[in-house]
Amino acid sequence: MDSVITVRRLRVRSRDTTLVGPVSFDLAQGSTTGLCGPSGAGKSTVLRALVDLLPSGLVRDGDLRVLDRAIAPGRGDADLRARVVLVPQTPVVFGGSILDNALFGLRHVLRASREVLRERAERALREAGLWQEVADRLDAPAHTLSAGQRQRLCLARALALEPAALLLDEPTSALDAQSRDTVEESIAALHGRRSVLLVSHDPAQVERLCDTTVRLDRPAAAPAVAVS
Ligand SMILES: Nc1ncnc2c1ncn2[C@@H]1O[C@H](COP(=O)(O)OP(=O)(O)OP(=O)(O)O)[C@@H](O)[C@H]1O
Repeated sequence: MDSVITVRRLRVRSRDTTLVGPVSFDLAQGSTTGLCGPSGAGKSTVLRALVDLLPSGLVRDGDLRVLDRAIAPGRGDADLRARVVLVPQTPVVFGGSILDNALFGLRHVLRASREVLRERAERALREAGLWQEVADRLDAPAHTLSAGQRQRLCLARALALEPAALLLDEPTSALDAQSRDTVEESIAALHGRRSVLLVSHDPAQVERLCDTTVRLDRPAAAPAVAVS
């Protein structure tokens, strides 16, 4: 299976301290890959490194390739961010309508008519499993949505970009069990069609959703390898 993201001996450092890694893994096309490990092992930092959005003061080394293109660190690579999209742990919903929120991001990379943009939004909302619930109120303020719907709206916003890879950082950790189930259903439906790297603390969730797991340990421990 082709690799969408290839990571080799990736480390993130702050001055002389290694905070994360080294870690090596592949995100295969169509795979849902779990990124697991203890608190502080660096799961969120790895996701940020993959979109070249590390906090200032942190640097990465090692090799990162996206669709077989080498990504140099710290270049603020806009093309990379349209291809590899990070959905943060806490849903970020902007002022404005549900439709505006779904299109935020896409509007910056695609100059197209309202009709084309709306079609892309509808497709993304369907893919995120939210369409049925919002089709008749796309112009309603996005803040009227529930927490689980907001998370799926963020998923739709990312999917509207038609990314090569989707990075999900603990997408259900802030949700109740019912909302978690609906978000999980949406993620499960992406399997085989999208390439997803999923950070999760929950081994049962990884078992339910992922076909492969990468374990990340704190830097003093052995390098991480794909285990299944
Ligand atoms: N901006 C920063 N400056 C310095 N150190 C940082 C910064 N951000 C994160 N770290 C450190 O990097 C390490 C990895 O943090 P990270 O949040 O990525 O871990 P995590 O595995 O996602 O943890 P959790 O499961 O608790 O969310 C930690 O030691 C953390 O203290």
